[in-house]
Amino acid sequence: MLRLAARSCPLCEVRSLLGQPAQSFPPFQQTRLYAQMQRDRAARYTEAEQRDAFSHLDNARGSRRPAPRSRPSSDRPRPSRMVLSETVARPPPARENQSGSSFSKPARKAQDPFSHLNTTKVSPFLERQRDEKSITKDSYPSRRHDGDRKHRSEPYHALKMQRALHEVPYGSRSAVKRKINEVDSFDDFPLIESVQQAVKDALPNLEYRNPTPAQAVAIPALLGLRENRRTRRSPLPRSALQSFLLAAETGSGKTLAYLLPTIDAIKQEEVLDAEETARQDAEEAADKEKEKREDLFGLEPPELNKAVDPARPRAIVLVPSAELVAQVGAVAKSLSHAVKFRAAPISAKMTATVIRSRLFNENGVDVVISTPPLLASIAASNPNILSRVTHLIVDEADSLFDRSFKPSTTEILERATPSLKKLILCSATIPRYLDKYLAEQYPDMQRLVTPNLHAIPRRIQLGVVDVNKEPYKGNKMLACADTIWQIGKASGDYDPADGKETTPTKRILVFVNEREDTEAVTEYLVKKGIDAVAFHRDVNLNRQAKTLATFTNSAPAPKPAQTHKPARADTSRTLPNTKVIVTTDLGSRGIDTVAVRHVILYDVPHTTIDFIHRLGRTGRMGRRGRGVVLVGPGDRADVVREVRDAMFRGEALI
Ligand SMILES: Nc1ncnc2c1ncn2[C@@H]1O[C@H](COP(=O)(O)OP(=O)(O)OP(=O)(O)O)[C@@H](O)[C@H]1O
Repeated sequence: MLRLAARSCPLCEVRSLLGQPAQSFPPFQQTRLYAQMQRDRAARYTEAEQRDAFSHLDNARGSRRPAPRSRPSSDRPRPSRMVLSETVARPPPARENQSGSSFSKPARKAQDPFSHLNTTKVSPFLERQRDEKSITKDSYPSRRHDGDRKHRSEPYHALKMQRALHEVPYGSRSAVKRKINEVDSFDDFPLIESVQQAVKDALPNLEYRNPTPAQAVAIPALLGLRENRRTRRSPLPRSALQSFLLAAETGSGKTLAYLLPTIDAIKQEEVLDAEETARQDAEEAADKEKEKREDLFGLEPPELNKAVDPARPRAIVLVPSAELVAQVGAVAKSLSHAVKFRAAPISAKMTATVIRSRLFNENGVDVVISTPPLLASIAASNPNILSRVTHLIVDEADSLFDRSFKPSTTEILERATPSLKKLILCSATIPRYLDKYLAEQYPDMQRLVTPNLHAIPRRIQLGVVDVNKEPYKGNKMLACADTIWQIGKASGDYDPADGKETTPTKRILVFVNEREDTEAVTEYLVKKGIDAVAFHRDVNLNRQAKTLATFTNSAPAPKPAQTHKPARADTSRTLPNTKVIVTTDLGSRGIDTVAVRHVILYDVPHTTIDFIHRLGRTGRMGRRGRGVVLVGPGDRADVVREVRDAMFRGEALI
């Protein structure tokens, strides 16, 4: 006990070591002894500190040791200098040279901690580590990884470091712009009559029905038109596989851009197939007649079952979530009123009976819309299902070729390849890993890229709330609630017809980085009198669909009691006419939240890709929108500043 007590105070420790009673040194001696004590302690600590600071490097090299937990800044070792010293001063030690599986500590202690100061080149190890990080995680690397001085003179320093988004040269952007300007209306496309009619059905109550840039670029190419749009389509050899990458900004109508030419092709194929079947039937009938004439006493052969295997679609649309299955399914359904075709949207949220009845419909199915894992598992037991597919569309391609979806996506692709004619990949963001992968796998892929790719439209404004300042003092939840109250209380639009302000329901999306935070933030907002709901994978399916429905159409929102439990506010003040969804990336991918005017980025997104998709939930199809990012302690304010600058200038976030 005595020793413990002595160790807790450096002065007592010194006194006990010297056998002196307490308070027996004059104050100036106490100070000198204490300083000496501190120096000794610092020398002892440095060794331990070095070991600790290096421990996460072991982790980066594949050791099973967990990464160190973050500590309060006061007792945090200075890891960045130590990390750089270790990795920059010499190449990473070859593991096979070490005796055990873990890193050899004596060798590390022998290193001069300041040797990195004379180094001007990034070690291959650090380069590799940075590349791996951008490929697998696509997150902003920390500042210490920026060994390349060249970047510092460039305007978007923080964004350049990320190196995730593929760059599109401005020269080719201008060329595409010229092409887009040549297309004035959907009538310019040689789509069949019924598909032209379907466009009008799919876009009702819209005065503006001209093709969007994404559609102007994609539809002619997918129809097989040559450069000159006036020429009729030139038929390609029926067996050749053509691949396309449609890269266009969020909310630019990519769904119709790929659905219209696909349905057009299906209908054309149908006509060709009908002609072929009629020819075969006629030939068979003639053969039968001939056999009958030759063999008068022969038995009638059994009637062949000509019923077509119903589950053999011609087109497959792959999307990353059940919500998107429903959304694309709804667009396909709206098109199918004028053009007769059958679409089967299937997702793991449906019962097996529903999936079976949709897929194995006795009248056949033309387009299947699904997530890759579900379709891959169905195809594993029914390989025939992909035997007639001519069009395979991979929407949100960067997600579907990312690690989690890639195995099932490529499995479907391989199974469908024998009959495949067109492979169409769509995305609003093209990370470098995808670009590289596609360049290797599909060197002839036709790239249909809109001029504003990777740029957040100027009609979306981005505001920044500094959470560190008064009155929030680092309290992000408070800042979030306050921002929502300010948006909610702001006056509505002036309606000249009514001669007064309109009070439409305001829909706000709040994005957090971690799923666990959705519930905590929602709970806090509800306590502050805000009608908020959490939206994540574990939420009840019915509630999920209802919640989302109020954000994806601009019709008046139902009363709160109809959509979810009434808010349990611990304040008598409640915010009227304002609905809030707190969500993660689940709500950011492809969901057509046309009714959303405000997006709050509760956390600074990990990547520019997330920035684009999250802010892309507002300001859709020419509408105006507003984003607010809450910058709290430890958040990358430099990234936010550069995103804001890029948005202001209308430049791509690369
Ligand atoms: N030519 C058009 N004119 C007017 N509105 C259109 C046109 N084409 C599509 N839209 C509408 O634009 C909205 C966005 O379309 P869509 O969901 O296809 O965008 P997207 O490019 O796929 O977006 P994201 O990248 O976020 O998935 C939809 O509500 C759709 O009805």
